[in-house]
Amino acid sequence: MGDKERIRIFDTTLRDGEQAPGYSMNLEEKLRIASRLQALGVDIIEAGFAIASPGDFESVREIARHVDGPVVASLARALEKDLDAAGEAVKEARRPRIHLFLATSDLHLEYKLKMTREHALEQVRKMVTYARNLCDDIEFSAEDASRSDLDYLCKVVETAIASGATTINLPDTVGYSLPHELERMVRTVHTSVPNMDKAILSVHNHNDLGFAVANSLAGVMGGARQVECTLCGIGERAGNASLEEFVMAVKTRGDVLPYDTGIDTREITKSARLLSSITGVSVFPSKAIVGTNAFAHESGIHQHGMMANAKTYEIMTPESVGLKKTALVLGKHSGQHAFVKRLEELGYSLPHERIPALFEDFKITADRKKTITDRDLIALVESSSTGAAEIWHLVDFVVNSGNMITSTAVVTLSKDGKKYQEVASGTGPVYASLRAVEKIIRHPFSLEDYKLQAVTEHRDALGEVLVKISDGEGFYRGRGVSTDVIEASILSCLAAVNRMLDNSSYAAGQGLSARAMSFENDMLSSHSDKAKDREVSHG
Ligand SMILES: CC(=O)SCCNC(=O)CCNC(=O)[C@H](O)C(C)(C)COP(=O)(O)OP(=O)(O)OC[C@H]1O[C@@H](n2cnc3c(N)ncnc32)[C@H](O)[C@@H]1OP(=O)(O)O
Ligand SMILES: CC(C)C(=O)C(=O)O
Ligand SMILES: [Mg+2]
Repeated sequence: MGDKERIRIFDTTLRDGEQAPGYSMNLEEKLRIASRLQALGVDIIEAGFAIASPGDFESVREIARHVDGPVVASLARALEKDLDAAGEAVKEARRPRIHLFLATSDLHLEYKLKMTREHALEQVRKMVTYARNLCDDIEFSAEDASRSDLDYLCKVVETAIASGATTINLPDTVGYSLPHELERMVRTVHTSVPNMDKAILSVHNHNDLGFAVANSLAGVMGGARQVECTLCGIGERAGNASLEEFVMAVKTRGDVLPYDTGIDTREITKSARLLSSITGVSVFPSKAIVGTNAFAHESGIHQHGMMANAKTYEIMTPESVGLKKTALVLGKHSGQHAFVKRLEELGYSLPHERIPALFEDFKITADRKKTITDRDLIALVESSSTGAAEIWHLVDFVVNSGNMITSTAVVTLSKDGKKYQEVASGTGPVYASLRAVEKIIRHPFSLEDYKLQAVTEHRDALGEVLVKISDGEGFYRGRGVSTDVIEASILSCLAAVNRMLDNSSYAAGQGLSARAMSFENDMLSSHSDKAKDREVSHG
């Protein structure tokens, strides 16, 4: 860190950030954010715009009283009443700052301020002098600097410094600059304003074209040593430069950016989460550094690479931003390496030969569900581990059901590579499906118990069906899991049926035709009281 130049971080989450619709915060919330910013290690907290409202004045004053470490600033127009309010609000801060601004572009001067260039220059001289009599630390911002005449801008900066400004900020107020243009503006001011050595140069970039962070880096290369930014990049319109992106860019690319920001980057995630919980605005999942996907990998190829060496797909460690670990999220793009690893983490070391079938089930489930949770995985493993021989397999099924018709099910099962299909009807789709199963296997059984429950949350939850069947000799349990409850029902029934057939050695040589013969008896409703319970425990 020794030979690295220090970049001051000026956080304006509580001022420019709050100017974005939907981000208003009350006093207590602002105090919580301010103390987070202090923990993060920012150099300056812009706490608000004191003249804007009594609430804003109060917030700036309370933050000034509470914050210990960072400078506390209030924004002010180049007007005495604004400067008085700002000076009053920050006066109890251990390190107070007044931040005044006046636009310098002809567009703003002519249409908004209705001032000539000369008039504005005089106003800068007067108001900076006035402010300096209220506070020793004065920042002057030339609003819309990036669209201002460069010679005029230099004159304004020189005047502001001569009048007592200690920081000069050159905002790209409407996010119009390209990085090379912004660097040129900053470099020109830095090298051609004669008294520039008496002030720190700062940049404040908006994100209208998505360049806010790139422009901030460009500003630093041009000579800026203060960067204005906000948590998660919130702010007017498309927002400001995001603090976490700028800071992590400097840290991660230290090989070519010889700077240090003084930010404790391990506090970043906590800070972004606090902002989100206070404002109720969630962070976009793909948001750099703090989005939920920023350190998550779903694709098999990436997961495999990550398992070999995290540097293959991560340029920063999750720990460096305060996250515990990278998330290897299982989904339809995942591969067997990550799948097996996750199962092992969940305590399953399965025999090698069981993996392909299980992985196939996982992929089918993943096609239906957005994400696969640990509970989904456990359900898949548990439902597949019958312990019994797998005699009958489900190939496909179709049900036709409604409250005005008798439900009908067409079920296709396979056994020893051959397919068998049957049609059955019943009072509901589950009943019809199980009857079709019974017709195919040609081994009567009664349904003794049926339980359906959701294993996981959300609309695409896995449904779990537990059944108990009897063939008059014993009871057999089965478990089936699927996002489709009919499928879960058939699977659970087959698990029980396979146990039943395994137990009765039925599998040996029952010559079924390609299309199974239909059953006449409704064995699903039959029941044997005397049946001996020979349940097979699953799992
Ligand atoms: C680029 C930026 O982010 S600048 C900061 C933007 N933030 C905000 O505006 C949020 C807080 N603002 C407010 O609460 C209000 O706008 C107030 C209290 C500051 C002013 O309210 P009002 O007096 O009702 O004025 P209003 O907002 O309608 O218009 C702005 C006035 O300030 C003047 N003005 C704008 N910038 C400046 C400046 N830097 N210095 C002096 N006067 C300025 C405008 O010319 C206009 O003056 P006018 O009333 O004489 O025509
Ligand atoms: C008040 C100034 C610094 C500002 O927010 C801008 O120009 O974007
Ligand atoms: Mg701004």
